[in-house]
Formats: sequence, structure tokens, C-alpha cells
Amino acid sequence: MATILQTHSLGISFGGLKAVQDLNLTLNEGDLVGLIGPNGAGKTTVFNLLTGIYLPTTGDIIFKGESIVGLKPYEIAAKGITRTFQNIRLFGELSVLENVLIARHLHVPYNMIHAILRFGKYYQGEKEMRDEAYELLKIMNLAHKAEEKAKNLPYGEQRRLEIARALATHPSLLLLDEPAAGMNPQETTELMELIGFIRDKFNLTILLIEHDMHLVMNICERIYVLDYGINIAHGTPEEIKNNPRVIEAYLGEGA
Ligand SMILES: Nc1ncnc2c1ncn2[C@@H]1O[C@H](COP(=O)(O)OP(=O)(O)OP(=O)(O)O)[C@@H](O)[C@H]1O
Repeated sequence: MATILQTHSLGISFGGLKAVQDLNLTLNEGDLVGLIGPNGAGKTTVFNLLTGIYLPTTGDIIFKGESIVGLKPYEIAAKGITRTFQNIRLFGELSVLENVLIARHLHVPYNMIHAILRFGKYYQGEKEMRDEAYELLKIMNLAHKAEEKAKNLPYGEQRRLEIARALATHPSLLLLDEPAAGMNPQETTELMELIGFIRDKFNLTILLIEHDMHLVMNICERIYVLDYGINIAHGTPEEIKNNPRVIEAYLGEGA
């Protein structure tokens, strides 16, 4: 399998704090990989590095054979890396469908969004975009909510909408930041199936941060574990579950 993303000794410091240190991460095309670790371990910071929000202090990030360090977030998004956020970032006053349609304009100021939806570029290929957005909503089991305001959806559905919106940007690498946070067990189980399904359907590579160990251990093929910014372990779910250092730092006894 071809490598899609590799980090070489990636690191970032905030003042004296080394939030991420010497990280060597490899993702192959089609991988579904987990990134786990205690609170404050540096997981979201890794996403912020991969998406160009933060500039690394050390190291390099190679995506599809090229360094993406120094590129702006929208340039990285255009190359095919898209993420969702730990704290949901939907446009609550817009409809579910509009939230997906707007995905390609995420860097536009909020007060311009209505203009784009009504008068702007949106009219170019309107039908195709609408059809595609509906298709994504169907896949995420949200088509019946297309006209509702996003803020009125229950939490679990808002999380699924975030994924639909991310897919609308046609990523090849999808970064999911705690996709099951706040979901009940049934929603989490459905989400697990959906994540596997979209990976296959859209030929995605997926890196996900998640505290729900049931989800991580069941769907991830490999897992990286961070602790205080350091990658303390990497392996299959079975290897990670039985790794004494991981048990001590994160999983606890009886995990
Ligand atoms: N912009 C910033 N400025 C200063 N410190 C930061 C910044 N971003 C992150 N940090 C620090 O870096 C460390 C790693 O934070 P990060 O949010 O990446 O952890 P995390 O593993 O995602 O945690 P959680 O599971 O709680 O989301 C923390 O100590 C955090 O306070």
C-alpha cells in the first residue's frame, strides 16, 4: 500500500512546553488509524500541525510525496486533508443541507455565507452540488433532516453532519477529532459502521482521535499512543491493549 502521509521528527513547542515531540507517523492509503492518549497528550495539536493551523518547530510533514509545512490551511485542504473538530463547528442557523453545500466555502466570513448560498458561485452547477450534498446526507442518515436548522439536531446527528460536511470537500485524508464524543452507545455503534463504510466508499485514509476505546479498538487497524507529546507506542489494537506502558499511561489496569 502506498504511503499517503508521513511525519518526520515532527514537533512543536509552546513556550517551554513541548506539546508534540519527535513524532514519526506513517499513514498508508486506505488506513484507518487511531491516535489516542490522555488529556493534554498532544493529539489535537497533531491535527493542528497536519492541517496547517500550527507551524511545526521541528520536522517535516510529507503528504502525497511533498512537504506541506508552511502551506496555509486552505491550501492543505485543497490538497485533500480535511478534518472535523472536537467541539462542533456547524452553522447553527443554516439548514443541514446548507451546511454541506457551504463546505467548499469554509474560509469565507460568516456574514458572506448567505450571499454565497443565494447569489454566488453556488449557482454554478447548483443541481449537481445539491444532488451530491443530498447523497452525503443520505449516507450519513440525515437526508430526512435536510431542511432543519443544524442547531436543532441532536448532538449525535450534529456530529454526523460534521462528517458529511467534511466529505463534501472530497478529502483523501480525513481527520476525525473525537467523532463519538457525546454519543450514546447505540449512536457510537452506528458511527463505527459508518466510518468503515465511508472509508471504503470514498477511498479514504482516516486518522481519528477518540477516547471511546471500544470504538478505537474495534475499527482501527493500527493505533499511535501519545503521552506528554511523546509517541510511547504504535501497533495493532491487540498490541496496544497489552502494552504495559500504554496501560500505565492511559488505559489503566483492567483495560
Ligand atoms: N496554542 C497553544 N498555546 C499553548 N499551549 C497549547 C496550545 N495548543 C495546545 N497547547 C498545549 O499543548 C498540550 C497538548 O494539547 P492538545 O489539545 O493537543 O491535547 P489533546 O491530547 O488533544 O487533549 P484532549 O484529549 O484533552 O483533547 C496541552 O498542554 C495544551 O495546553
